[in-house]
Amino acid sequence: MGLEVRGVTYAFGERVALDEVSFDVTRGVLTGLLGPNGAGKTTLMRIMLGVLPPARGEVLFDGRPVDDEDRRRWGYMPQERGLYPGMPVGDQVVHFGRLHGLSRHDATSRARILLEELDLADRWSGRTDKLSGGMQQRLQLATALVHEPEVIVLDEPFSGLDPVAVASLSGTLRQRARAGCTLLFSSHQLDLVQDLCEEIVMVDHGRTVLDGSVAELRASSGRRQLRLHVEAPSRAWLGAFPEVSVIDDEADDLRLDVPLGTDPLVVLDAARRAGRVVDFGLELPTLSQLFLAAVVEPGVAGSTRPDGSTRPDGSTRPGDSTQPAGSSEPAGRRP
Ligand SMILES: Nc1ncnc2c1ncn2[C@@H]1O[C@H](COP(=O)(O)OP(=O)(O)OP(=O)(O)O)[C@@H](O)[C@H]1O
Repeated sequence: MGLEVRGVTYAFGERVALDEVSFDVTRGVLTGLLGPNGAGKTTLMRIMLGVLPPARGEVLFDGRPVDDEDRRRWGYMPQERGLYPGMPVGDQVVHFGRLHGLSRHDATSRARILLEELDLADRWSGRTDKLSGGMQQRLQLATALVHEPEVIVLDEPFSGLDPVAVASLSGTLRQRARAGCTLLFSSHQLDLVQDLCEEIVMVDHGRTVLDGSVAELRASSGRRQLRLHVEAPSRAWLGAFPEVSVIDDEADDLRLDVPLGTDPLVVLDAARRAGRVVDFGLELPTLSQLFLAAVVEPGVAGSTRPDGSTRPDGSTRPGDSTQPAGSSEPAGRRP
């Protein structure tokens, strides 16, 4: 059990921001909320947190509708900063702990642990507005976690963080999920989401376009990619495989989209006959490629839609130019 978003719909005047969005966030399963700018992620989180009322639909937690009392125990980190600039860092975290009902003693001890965990302990007495942007981001996270919420909703918590801070925050989120929290966060860093999240929800134009386990979505896309470094005088050998699309072609490095039904080893053998193959590998489409296929350029990943049907794609064919051709076909939608 955990969070269930059921048929949530919302409009800002004439502009429909969310249209019948449904998905689950399972307790203990780190879940990423993805989508292009303006897709509706922040609006969705605000509705989950009760900041905006949905026009239709509901949010359930452990099978029952969420009320304000539940939400008071949740942790939410909005995209925009909500910190008091002149307040010392430690006091800030303690203050938010107190707002969530902690005693001063408990709020202070949790603030100390959390600022240690987020590598801000040495800034305890310093003013908030003297922190760098990435440090303020981590402080904002501390204010969302100080009361040890069982539900954590974070709007782009990784934006602006350096690689060390990204690794540390990843560890913090993993640890919270392992401890049984229900945890949803939005991000545009798809490589990171692919590594960190077990499940994702992808929205576009206010609708759910992909939803499920990262591993299953990648495996069920119906495509594999053959990566080859082949020293061949031309790409003529690819002409024998009209069903294979070229995703990338740079110098001797090729990335091919190989549909089910074509044996990648047969393609590899043809490459070896054409020239020296120095390196090769068979890979599933990345989350980033699934994202592009679902919301931006149908055909880039040649992915299947979540219902298993194959997207008509505009990818290049062997021998064509190296860039995948875009298609004007609208993004796939989950029914
Ligand atoms: N206060 C508002 N008034 C009017 N329209 C709004 C308002 N807030 C958001 N919208 C519109 O709702 C849609 C969804 O916006 P939202 O901020 O939820 O997207 P998002 O997925 O979080 O985007 P981003 O990745 O850029 O943060 C957009 O078309 C946006 O212009």
